[in-house]
Amino acid sequence: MAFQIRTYNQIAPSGLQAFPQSLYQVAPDIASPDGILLRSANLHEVPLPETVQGVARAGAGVNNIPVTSLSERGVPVFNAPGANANAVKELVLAGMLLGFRHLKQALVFVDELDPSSPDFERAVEGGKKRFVGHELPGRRLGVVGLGAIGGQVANAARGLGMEVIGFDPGLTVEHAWRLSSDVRQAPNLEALLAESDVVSLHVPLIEATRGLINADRLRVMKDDALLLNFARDGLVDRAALLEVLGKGRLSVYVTDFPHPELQGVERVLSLPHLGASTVEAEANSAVMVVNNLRDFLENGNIRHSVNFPEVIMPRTDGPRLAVANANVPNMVGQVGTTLAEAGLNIVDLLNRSKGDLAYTLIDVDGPVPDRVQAAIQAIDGVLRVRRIPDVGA
Ligand SMILES: NC(=O)c1ccc[n+]([C@@H]2O[C@H](COP(=O)([O-])OP(=O)(O)OC[C@H]3O[C@@H](n4cnc5c(N)ncnc54)[C@H](O)[C@@H]3O)[C@@H](O)[C@H]2O)c1
Ligand SMILES: O=C(O)CC[C@@H](O)C(=O)O
Repeated sequence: MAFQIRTYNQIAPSGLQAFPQSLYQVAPDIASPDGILLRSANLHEVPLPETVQGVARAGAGVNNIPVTSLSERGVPVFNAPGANANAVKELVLAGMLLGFRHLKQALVFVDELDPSSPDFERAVEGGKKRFVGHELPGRRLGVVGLGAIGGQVANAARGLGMEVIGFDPGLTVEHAWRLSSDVRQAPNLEALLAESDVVSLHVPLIEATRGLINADRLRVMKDDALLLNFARDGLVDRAALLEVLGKGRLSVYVTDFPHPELQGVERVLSLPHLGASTVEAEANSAVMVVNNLRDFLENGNIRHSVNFPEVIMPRTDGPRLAVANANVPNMVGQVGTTLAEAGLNIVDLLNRSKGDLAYTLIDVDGPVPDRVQAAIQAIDGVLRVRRIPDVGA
């Protein structure tokens, strides 16, 4: 068996090396891939061939992937939850310090000093009073979204002596366990914005969060607050932000998402989407998704998919079917009947659902003929049926 993987973006070598050469062909120009591996490339604009079985994002955000249409085709989208969280957390801390210590202006000031001047040292000491900053202890940080990154930012800020409040209506038990018990829960987003000296955004960009920080919400923020956006550009209403900055409010907006309209705007500090750009984060993310994409292609198992449930079943010796279907009654019954009518016995079965989608792994006691696969595919509600190659085939 051989799988073909089409890559977009630069993927960490350790991730690419996790594809055994005997089983995988991996390249950026494969026309009919089984899998797609990418980082920030915009897949919304790319026609995806029917051959695609799985899409893997070596990172956290999946707003660059047409998840809804892939779900309708029965294609799981994988990401790498938490794999780059430390890298982003570190850059958020740097962003806070950039703002509180006026580091960009201070660096520009030094760069512009005349090195041949006999007064060089005096100019340094004389100029520094323009960059007197503030320390972090006692300042209040508001973290919007307390998932993998927000949770680490909150804990690190506590470690630096900041007071931390958070808002996340969808906080998972797993992430809540990892959060410092000193992090106070804000009753709503407006309360967090009104109380915070620094606001840091760590939510995904989805329809519900587009323009989350709008004119009304910017209005309730403190006049000298810092706003940090290391999540996604679309979370902040740019026109409203520019208006507020133009009125002299907000001490600084630090963003990882440069935009032509933000270029040259006073008190805007833009970084070139650097949050996850460390050797460690790139490797962690790539290795995690490659391993999960491989387990899906080779065994049908689904781990860390944003649209499909977690379905992991140890292999038996025989053939395996993987069925993606709408989460409606009697799907497993109809598949089972079709197999029974073909004289095939079920050796093991695991079915799970997530939202509107369900996924079933079925190990059977003999090869599944084409006509049986086609009969299952024809059942109303079935989105995709795959025959997983036998172990060792
Ligand atoms: N700058 C970068 O390079 C970089 C790197 C990694 C991730 N990101 C961005 O950061 C985002 C968060 O990443 P993560 O790994 O922490 O994801 P995550 O899924 O672990 O956490 C996101 C959290 O946001 C919460 N949330 C969703 N909607 C919310 C809302 N309206 N208000 C408050 N909370 C809400 C969720 O409940 C969840 O706990 C990603 O989706 C991505 O867009 C950027
Ligand atoms: O791949 C990158 O460099 C950025 C990834 C980041 O935006 C993410 O959502 O994980």
